Amino acid sequence: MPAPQNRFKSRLRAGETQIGLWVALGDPSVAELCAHAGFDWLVIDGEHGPNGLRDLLAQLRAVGQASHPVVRVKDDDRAGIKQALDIGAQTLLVPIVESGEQAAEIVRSVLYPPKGARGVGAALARASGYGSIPDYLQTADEQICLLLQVETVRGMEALDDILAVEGVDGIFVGPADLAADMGHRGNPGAPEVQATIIDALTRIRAAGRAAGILTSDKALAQSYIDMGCEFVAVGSDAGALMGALKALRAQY
Ligand SMILES: O=C(O)C(=O)C[C@H](O)[C@@H](O)CO
Repeated sequence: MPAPQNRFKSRLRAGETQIGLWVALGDPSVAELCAHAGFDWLVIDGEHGPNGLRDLLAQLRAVGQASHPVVRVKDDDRAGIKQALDIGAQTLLVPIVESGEQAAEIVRSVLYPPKGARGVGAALARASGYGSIPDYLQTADEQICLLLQVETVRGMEALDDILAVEGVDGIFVGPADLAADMGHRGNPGAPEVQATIIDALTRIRAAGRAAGILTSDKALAQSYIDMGCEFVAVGSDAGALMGALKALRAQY
């Protein structure tokens, strides 16, 4: 029996647009609720969210098969990536990637030898059904979906080098961090930032990689979808909850 099929990855490869939600609150019940709301994918945010490894694990369990969990790891640390994979994350989002060399090392972190450097502990891990998936080690690599986040001026300058790295499935452009790094903190809609984002998304798709982004601006989200971006997050758990609660309160 092989590793579970990563349908999110096959849909990215087929060029389908998948609509996602950022899950930042770090709570399994919230993640479960978001999964049942019908989003194709959810980011379980280990970079900014209050999530340790066990929190990520609880949320992976809570999401189950109801949506596709994308685990955003804290950084590109090889040990952290290994643990995220071993608890069963098949799609990883790695923040702040700024060079081709860094991208190549991250690819090595998600693949078993001889192609990579992922440590072999999976026989005891959730990823292999605690050893009940006999062909896990032979088949895991091809079901891993690796998404890298480019979100700085330096990262943008290295975009072509990053895109040239084999094993990178998609690039997520981080609008908030990019805007800050370009001198437009809190204003990802600034024309200069948007021009850089559109140029990057276009180049990512032209290179045959999936392009992704996050925005809660409906018109902007639709424009990214219309240009064919493959994974578009359209809001967050915190934003949706706060918006709904404020609207409710305002009725009285
Ligand atoms: O730069 C970005 O935008 C991101 O990296 C996503 C944010 O971290 C997300 O938490 C929403 O602000």
